[in-house]
Amino acid sequence: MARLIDGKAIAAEVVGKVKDAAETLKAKSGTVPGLAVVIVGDDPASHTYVAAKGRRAKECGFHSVQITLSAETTQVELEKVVAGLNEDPAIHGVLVQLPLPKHLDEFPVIQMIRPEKDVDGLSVVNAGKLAIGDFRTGLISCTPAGSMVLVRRVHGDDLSGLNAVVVGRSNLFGKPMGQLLLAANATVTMAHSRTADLAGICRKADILVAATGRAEMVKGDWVKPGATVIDVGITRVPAPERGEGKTRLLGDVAFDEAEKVAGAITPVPGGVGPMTITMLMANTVIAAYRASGLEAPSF
Ligand SMILES: Nc1nc(=O)c2c([nH]1)NC[C@@H]1CN(c3ccc(C(=O)N[C@@H](CCC(=O)O)C(=O)O)cc3)C=[N+]21
Repeated sequence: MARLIDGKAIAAEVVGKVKDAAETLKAKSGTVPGLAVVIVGDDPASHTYVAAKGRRAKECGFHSVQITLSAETTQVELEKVVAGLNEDPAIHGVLVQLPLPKHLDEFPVIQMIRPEKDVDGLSVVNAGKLAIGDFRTGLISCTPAGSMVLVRRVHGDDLSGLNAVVVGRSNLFGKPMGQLLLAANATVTMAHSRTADLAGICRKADILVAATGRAEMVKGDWVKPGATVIDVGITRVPAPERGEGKTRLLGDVAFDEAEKVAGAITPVPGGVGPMTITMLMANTVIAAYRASGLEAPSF
């Protein structure tokens, strides 16, 4: 049976380090890291995630601001809010919760966040810095950064000689994840929905990262015996066996099959998810160090 990679426990450790770093920063420069999360509309799942981000930020000793805008907010109004946060010296990190309501255009909103405050790492500037390996001034998207922390717990910092396969090629996750694995010396294959013999490609992976967006798509016999499996998927499905109206979360990996083959595997929930929020806190403290002219710690 595979070893479980306990994302919740590892996230708690990293949160401890972020909290310490925030205290050190305050002692050195008087700066308290500030995180602003902007949420538009009333999608309940988004509100749950944003509330969790706010709680974590307070736990880390941050100044935490949530800006809730109505579902009818216009593009111009939203951009004004982001422009204000760009200018606010108490705010070091700005996150606009995605997806936005359909009448709003995400791209210009994300791109107008000052790259130094783009704690989601989604701007073209930060994507480019990652691509050229500028870890000193760039900010890295939270889910891939958190997934790499989990990979490093299993394999250490140097992935030389290991084959990594990332299934999924989104700007949000797959592409930056591939870049991070490559920077750590893995041999990286980016697979996706149009890949021929996806199962065969996955079976070559020493590190298999699933971000397909399709629940339980990666089967047990796609996994190389002993491989490390990182499951980035979260799909909420009805779970009547738990009672009326109850739901549960599924990953992109068929967990029960894969855990019999893998060497180490992340569960869903309790794997990558908790790391995502944690790396948002890490990026915020990093941004605050840089804004104070201090060298930022790494997590
Ligand atoms: N600008 C932006 N940045 C984001 O990082 C972003 C976003 N928009 N929109 C939505 C997605 C989703 N996301 C998650 C964060 C934590 C968990 C998480 O902690 N999950 C728990 C379970 C939570 C539950 O039970 O629902 C777990 O996997 O153990 C999940 C999903 C961040 N996102």
